[in-house]
Amino acid sequence: MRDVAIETRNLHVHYGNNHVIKGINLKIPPKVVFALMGPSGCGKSTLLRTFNRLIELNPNARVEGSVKILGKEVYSPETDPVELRKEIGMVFQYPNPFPHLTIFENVASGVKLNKLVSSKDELKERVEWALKKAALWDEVKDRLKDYPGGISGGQRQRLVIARALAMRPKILLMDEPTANIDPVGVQKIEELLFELKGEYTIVLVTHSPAQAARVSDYVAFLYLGEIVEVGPTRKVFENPEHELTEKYVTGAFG
Ligand SMILES: Nc1ncnc2c1ncn2[C@@H]1O[C@H](COP(=O)(O)OP(=O)(O)OP(=O)(O)O)[C@@H](O)[C@H]1O
Repeated sequence: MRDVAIETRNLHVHYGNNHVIKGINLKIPPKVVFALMGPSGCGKSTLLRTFNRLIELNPNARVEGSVKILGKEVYSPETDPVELRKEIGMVFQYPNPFPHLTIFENVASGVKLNKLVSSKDELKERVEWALKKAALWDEVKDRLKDYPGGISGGQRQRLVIARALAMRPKILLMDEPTANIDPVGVQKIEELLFELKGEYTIVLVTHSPAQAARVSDYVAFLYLGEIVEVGPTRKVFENPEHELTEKYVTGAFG
């Protein structure tokens, strides 16, 4: 079962009467960057939020079908969403470190809350490890007691990534993580994805075909709540099977 990290079967999501995910079957292999790309409103964020049950925060959302993560049925009554989310880190479009916590405390917070370490030294090691993994350590190691308001948007986003990595998740869900970041920051995060993918399964939502082409190993093209095409990124970009995919990846619409 380890050749598939995330699997959906006949997955549907409705918001009230609005049917936005329409029978999605997807297999995401482990330890790759898997991009969900498509135009605004096609259902990328909704699909991503079914993976960690964040979708349940919308009282009008209804999920049908199956999602399995690392072999576990996400919507089974036995699955505790809080436990599930410990294995699944999530990064959003707006970098959202806790403004009232220092850089150190931001990375340490989840580790402390979940009692993942047993001493202060271990906590320090874990924070340093996560900041290094997120390629941020060199930039903040002398500022660990500062608040994140003083660092750039790109650095704040890598801080959020460090906070997620400190929990040692197996999966990282990223919803347009570079949408609000300057070009240098975007490049750093894209390089980071490249570094991380050997160890984590990364699902990246992007409305940018160029970004999907640059960073992903596999890509699914969503349109109006359905998967038009899915496969190895090179194949989908260089030799798409569907005319709609070709139009999208060549920028004819978006
Ligand atoms: N909480 C909600 N209640 C009702 N409808 C919603 C809700 N969230 C999203 N939708 C609708 O569901 C559809 C899919 O939205 P979703 O945000 O998943 O798409 P997306 O592809 O991620 O779009 P974007 O790139 O603009 O973020 C859209 O028509 C949207 O208006």
